[in-house]
Amino acid sequence: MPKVLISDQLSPAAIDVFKQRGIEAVVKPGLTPAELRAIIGAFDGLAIRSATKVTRELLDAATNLKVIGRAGIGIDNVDVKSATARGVVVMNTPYGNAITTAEHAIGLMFALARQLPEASASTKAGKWEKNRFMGVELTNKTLGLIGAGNIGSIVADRAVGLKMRVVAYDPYLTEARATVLGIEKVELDTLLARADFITLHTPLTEQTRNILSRENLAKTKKGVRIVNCARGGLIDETALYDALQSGHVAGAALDVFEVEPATASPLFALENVVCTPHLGAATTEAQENVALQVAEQISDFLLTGAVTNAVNMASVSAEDAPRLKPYMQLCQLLGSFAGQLTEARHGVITKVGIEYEGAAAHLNHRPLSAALFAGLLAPMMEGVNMVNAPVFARDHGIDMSETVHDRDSEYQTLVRISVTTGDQTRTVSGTLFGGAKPRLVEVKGIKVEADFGRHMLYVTNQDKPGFIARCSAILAEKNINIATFHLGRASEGGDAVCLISIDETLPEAALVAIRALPQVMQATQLAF
Ligand SMILES: NC(=O)C1=CN([C@@H]2O[C@H](COP(=O)(O)OP(=O)(O)OC[C@H]3O[C@@H](n4cnc5c(N)ncnc54)[C@H](O)[C@@H]3O)[C@@H](O)[C@H]2O)C=CC1
Ligand SMILES: O=C(O)CCC(=O)C(=O)O
Repeated sequence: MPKVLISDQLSPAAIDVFKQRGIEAVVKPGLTPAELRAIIGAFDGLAIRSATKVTRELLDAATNLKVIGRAGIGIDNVDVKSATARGVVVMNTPYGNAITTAEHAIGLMFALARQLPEASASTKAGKWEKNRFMGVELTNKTLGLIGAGNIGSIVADRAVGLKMRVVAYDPYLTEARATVLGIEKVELDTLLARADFITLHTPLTEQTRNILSRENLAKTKKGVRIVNCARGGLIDETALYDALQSGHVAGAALDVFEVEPATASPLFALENVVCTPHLGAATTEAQENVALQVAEQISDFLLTGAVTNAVNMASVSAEDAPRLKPYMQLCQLLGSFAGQLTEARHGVITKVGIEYEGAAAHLNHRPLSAALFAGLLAPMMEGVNMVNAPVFARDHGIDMSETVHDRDSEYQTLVRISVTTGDQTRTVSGTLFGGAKPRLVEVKGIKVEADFGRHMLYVTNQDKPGFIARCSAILAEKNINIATFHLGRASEGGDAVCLISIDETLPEAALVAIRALPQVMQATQLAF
């Protein structure tokens, strides 16, 4: 039974899902990094929110971990690069808390416009300071949206409903989408110059870090009010403090901070600053949504191989997973076959071409190619799987191309792989016999039909009399039983390939003897 650790405060809805799906869920929020490292090795899955920091050190100890599920959107608390290198899938739940977070941003905008927290504190303190809290209306004001993705779009929709004018800066926002949202796409400088309120809804990346820098804050309209419900680090907090002190910025509402938990900050002393402790996603509805979603996604992956909302791997729907399974097996075996034949003396792999024909052409081929790379690279690298193989391939400068043929195929389905090392290109093709059983159908352009056996001998030879008898004799001498023996040749008396499935590993001496046969050019032992 797969085991999942829930290491942050997650709605109990997640535990119910795991139980129903037959997965053991252990709930241990609030562990120290050392405590987490001590137990993580026992788990196949890890469900987190933002408190757990998934570092390289934690991943080093996570020897069984296959999947990390973030009940939420931001995955900046996960070292995704290290997770990918270790073959661990990282998933998030991109939509479950979007409405809630957008509502928090709108709420903070009202709080700023009417100084609600200060007014509340003053009234509760027995003061009746009716003249102190003069606010501003939102109607007809310009809202500058930095980032118009899931949350930004919802904020835009609500703001349009409030009769605000919305301008948005988002390099990936199309004009067509802006029109649908009823907003105006602008450059950042225009937004800074025009906005009465600015709200941030981008992830924290190298491009967005300090997007409201000292320089950009100086470009804003005097009296602007700023809301940040996305990530600390998007605003230069020191520059913001100065701009608030000078009165250039009239107010700021911050749900997120450069350092969290934020228990001390000069900003806390300012009256025109409203703060919440990263509450953007904190509603019962959102927490139930993300908990259910993350538990379903982790369960699907561990039980069926379905991949949803992964940030480091191609998606495979629950419906597609069983359909893709035999194809992924075929691709992994073809890759493994080619990988085992790629000898170091031929140089490193520089190019891999993958062709899909027949039924395979109509499938989601990204996971198939990932499985193929996992098989191809496994003989050369440790710890390779479908998650990290495409990244390893890219990091090693392997040029990959995929061709999908929309033509009648001789086979119901066909996958062909060409691997180039130095100036040599080797091809190998396979099909699914009966739609389920992987079978080799071509090697180096020579037709040869063979199932993948656990132990195999691959021989290239000259099509001359005597080879079969001598080769069989060597195997018999070592008491090695032959399961299947398949031959193919380019032409009569020309190049030939021979695939022998044997019941156990061939001793090195027998391999040397086969290589010494006059007809033999190459003999390699393969294991699947
Ligand atoms: N305070 C909280 O509790 C919560 C915070 N968040 C945070 O909110 C942020 C936004 O989340 P979503 O809308 O779901 O993400 P999203 O990925 O749907 O949208 C992000 C948008 O930012 C845009 N973007 C990327 N680089 C940009 C740049 N350099 N300049 C301007 N725009 C850029 C993207 O094109 C995209 O449209 C994330 O950082 C997420 O972690 C999300 C949920 C809760
Ligand atoms: O889990 C939380 O409370 C934080 C949510 C968040 O920041 C996110 O989903 O990106």
